[in-house]
Amino acid sequence: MRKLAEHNIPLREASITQVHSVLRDGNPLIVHTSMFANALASLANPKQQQQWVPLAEKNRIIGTYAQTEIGHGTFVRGLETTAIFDPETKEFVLHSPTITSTKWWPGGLGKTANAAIVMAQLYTQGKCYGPHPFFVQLRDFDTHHSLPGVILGEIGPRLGINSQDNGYLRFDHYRIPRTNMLMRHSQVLEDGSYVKPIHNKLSYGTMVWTRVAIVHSCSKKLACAVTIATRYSAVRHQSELVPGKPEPQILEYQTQQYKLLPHIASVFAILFSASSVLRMQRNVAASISKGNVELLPELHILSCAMKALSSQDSTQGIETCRLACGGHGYIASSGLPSLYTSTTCTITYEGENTVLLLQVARYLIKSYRAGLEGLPVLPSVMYLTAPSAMHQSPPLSNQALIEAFRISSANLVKETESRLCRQFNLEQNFHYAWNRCSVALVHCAELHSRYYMCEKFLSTVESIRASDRVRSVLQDLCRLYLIHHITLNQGHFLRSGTLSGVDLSTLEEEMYELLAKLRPQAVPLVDAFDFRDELLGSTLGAWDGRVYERLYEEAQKSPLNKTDVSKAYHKYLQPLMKSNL
Ligand SMILES: CC/C=C\C/C=C\C/C=C\C/C=C\CCC(=O)SCCNC(=O)CCNC(=O)[C@H](O)C(C)(C)COP(=O)(O)OP(=O)(O)OC[C@H]1O[C@@H](n2cnc3c(N)ncnc32)[C@H](O)[C@@H]1OP(=O)(O)O
Ligand SMILES: Cc1cc2nc3c(=O)[nH]c(=O)nc-3n(C[C@H](O)[C@H](O)[C@H](O)COP(=O)(O)OP(=O)(O)OC[C@H]3O[C@@H](n4cnc5c(N)ncnc54)[C@H](O)[C@@H]3O)c2cc1C
Repeated sequence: MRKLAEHNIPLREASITQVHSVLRDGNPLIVHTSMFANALASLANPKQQQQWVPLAEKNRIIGTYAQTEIGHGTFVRGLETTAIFDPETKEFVLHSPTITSTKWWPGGLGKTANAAIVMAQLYTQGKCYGPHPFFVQLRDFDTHHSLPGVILGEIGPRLGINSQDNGYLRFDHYRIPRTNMLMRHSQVLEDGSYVKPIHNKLSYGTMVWTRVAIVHSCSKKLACAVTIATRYSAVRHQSELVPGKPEPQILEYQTQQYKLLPHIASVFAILFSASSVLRMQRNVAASISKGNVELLPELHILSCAMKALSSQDSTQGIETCRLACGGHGYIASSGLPSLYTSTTCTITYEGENTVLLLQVARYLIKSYRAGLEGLPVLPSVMYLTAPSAMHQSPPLSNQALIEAFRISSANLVKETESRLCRQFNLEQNFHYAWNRCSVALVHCAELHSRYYMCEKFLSTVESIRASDRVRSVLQDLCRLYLIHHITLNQGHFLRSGTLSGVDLSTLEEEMYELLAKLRPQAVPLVDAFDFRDELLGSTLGAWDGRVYERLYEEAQKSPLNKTDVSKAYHKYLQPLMKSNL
């Protein structure tokens, strides 16, 4: 927090710095600096901001974002916590009517936070208006005791991020002033009348913002993992590549290059996509403040798509890096286990990936249908019904590969839409038909998202300002990324007729060439990510390559090494050894 203050970084931008990576097993303040700060910035009106933001900036108020309940995380409309307006006292009464309405999971809620943005079903004048955000004080600002009517606790150990106190929260008819409803977009007036927002999903804005932040942080996490695994692969010598010759660096093995280089490329693909979505988010935020919500659906869909793809890619990439380090990748001091556990949760939180991909698919199908009818569609999906441009680029050029992605994605959407129509004719119910097609729909969303990421990678590399040598390395990496994802999705390209079996073999050959060509660049590329050793926190990945010394030194810190004979020997082992069992 001192560093943020020193560098004048506003609270809500902390999550896109590396500040949170300093704590390896999660951070009790992350939701405060990200979601809570952003909710105040985007959902509170200016008067409310004046009241709470300075206190949050000074960490007098430490907040969390309390939306998920035991019974509902994905289906936000299904939340059960109620906020009923009492016109007599001009207060909202917050209540948790059932066990399933217990707020469950919010980061920092258990012990750290003294306030929260609580999402609750808003009732006024006898009518429910759906989930709305409220600023709620949970603990006394001086003693930190939970306030009467507020029941708080921590939910227990998790797969990872155990330095973060994920919590639970119940309300027992807990009263807050009317003015604690975050009123930037919708309001409840003193007489209880409801003023609706210009778009009914504006109250979901904090989730959209966080999804964008997650994309950025996924590229950082993956960058840490590839740095560790690549440096280690340059230090580690194992086996014989040529019988009788010295053991080579394991990075010489083609299989090792195949494990690492596509994920190094992926760091750039995710980072460039994150920058593009971030730019869009800033534009949309500026438009919203002028009352224009036209681009909000596009931002929602793009943030869902990129959050889903980047969390999946970075998690898989980190696991591959761990495996690429053999046994030493399994030791905590390698840094890889905690990178994995603190990244795999991004697949689930802020919208479970399948659910987000189905949001993307819904948009693709709607846009495809609108395009067929000649209705206007937003820029990112115009290609679904635009004429093919395959013939315009030299065969197997980067542009041709992007076109192949585009046409294959459009083709898959077209096929799936036909399947949806057939299923609808059988079921006579759109929702059942949708469910029966949902695996295919997720594939549509994945291919569309991959197309977007590939396109962003290529267009950024083509326009980047860099020396010829640096540009050339980035071009090779980008080419590797495109080919790698084409080989992983060959079926789609064959089905759409955009690439033949011969094309795929040619591309595969080129991929193997690229692995060899990029091998000498592997270490410089990860060095260029420029992580300090303290931040990487890895015995395998430190800059000086003293892997074995560091492993040995770290082992000395094990509590079991404080004494030669452990207490357990006297208590359990010795009796067992003498028992003749
Ligand atoms: C490595 C990590 C380190 C650091 C990361 C950095 C920062 C992160 C810091 C902290 C994060 C820590 C923890 C995470 C915290 C959380 O998890 S908070 C809880 C998050 N919860 C969710 O994400 C819930 C997911 N569910 C939803 O968002 C919604 O329920 C839904 C979108 C799935 C569905 O909503 P519904 O209201 O039911 O809508 P619908 O009927 O499906 O759709 C109706 C139309 O509305 C459009 N729409 C939906 N959402 C939005 C939106 N946000 N904006 C704009 N439009 C939206 C939808 O597209 C539909 O449009 P149509 O035109 O088709 O009608
Ligand atoms: C580490 C961590 C931190 C978190 N921090 C916070 C926080 O700070 N604040 C907060 O409010 N919440 C937080 N959460 C909660 C998180 O946002 C939810 O867990 C997440 O949104 C998923 O919802 P769920 O748990 O209800 O999963 P579920 O929706 O129950 O998912 C279970 C399965 O059902 C499937 N499924 C559900 N709906 C559909 C559908 N419509 N179509 C197809 N399949 C479906 C999913 O794909 C999944 O396979 C956190 C969670 C974790 C793990």
